[in-house]
Amino acid sequence: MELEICGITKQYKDKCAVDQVSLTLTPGVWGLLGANGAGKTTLMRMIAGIQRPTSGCVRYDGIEIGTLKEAYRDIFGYLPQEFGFYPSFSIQDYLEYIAALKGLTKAESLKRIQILLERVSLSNVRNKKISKLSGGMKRRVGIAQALLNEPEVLVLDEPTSGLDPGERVKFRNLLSEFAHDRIVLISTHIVSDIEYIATCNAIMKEGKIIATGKTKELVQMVSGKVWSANIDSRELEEYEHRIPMVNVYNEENGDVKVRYLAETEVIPGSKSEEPRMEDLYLWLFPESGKED
Ligand SMILES: Nc1ncnc2c1ncn2[C@@H]1O[C@H](COP(=O)(O)OP(=O)(O)OP(=O)(O)O)[C@@H](O)[C@H]1O
Repeated sequence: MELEICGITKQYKDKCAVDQVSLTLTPGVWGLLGANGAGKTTLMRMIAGIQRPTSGCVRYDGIEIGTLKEAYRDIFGYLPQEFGFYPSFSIQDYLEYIAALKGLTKAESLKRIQILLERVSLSNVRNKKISKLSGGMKRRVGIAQALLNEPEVLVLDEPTSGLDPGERVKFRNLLSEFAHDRIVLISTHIVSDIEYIATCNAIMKEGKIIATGKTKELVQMVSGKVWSANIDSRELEEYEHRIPMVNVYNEENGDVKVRYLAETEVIPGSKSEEPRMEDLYLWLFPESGKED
């Protein structure tokens, strides 16, 4: 099983949103990490076959997805970033409707909906109207609909936005199990969503994939550049102007413990730290989190 993205480009007038991306996805969880505007959604929409590339193509097991037509729809699951619900439908009715569109029989769909609603903790509210659900609940309905046909390829565009920490953990576990012998691609800028479950990551910046690899391999890019130190709270502002801070923690004694990025030690007495994905993200996207 292989999803091959072959030199794909999407040009919007003068903006090249995706620039000659090539990537071969094999079974497992793939994290697609990038700052806002990196091109993740555009790339995913082309993988979903919703948007045509300006050039390049996507192949599933060697066959172009455009040629596969319905056969691709049958093995594909997608959760878009902006999800169109039918607000007057109940959760149950909505999932039955989507299951019918995906070609499941009534018996199959009822069985599958039961399992999925339990997995996303919505079985008790299955008869609630979608218009009455919270953002996190709607997101969980979206995740359930993407999994209805047990897709071989599952593409989730920022699936955890709006989920609380407990829901995020559940979601990660659900995906880890599901990804066994399936291809799951998750776009996010929330590093913790994929740090521990991604078999492989692809990092996207300005329309290009700038790095791919396992979390352990990728974080080596910032090996020796991650430091921690204790400073006086009065020094914080000055250091924040000089160096990118990954974490700032107020100690009980009034000191501040900081984790920062730098080629060499900046704060005297700093300790070198094991790099994590969040460090790499901030190293590659120093502008993220800053106001426009
Ligand atoms: N229909 C469009 N017409 C013109 N430009 C577009 C269009 N859609 C996206 N873009 C631009 O293409 C670039 C990539 O957008 P895209 O939504 O794919 O990025 P993203 O990584 O998904 O961002 P985010 O994390 O904010 O969703 C952005 O600069 C965006 O403004």
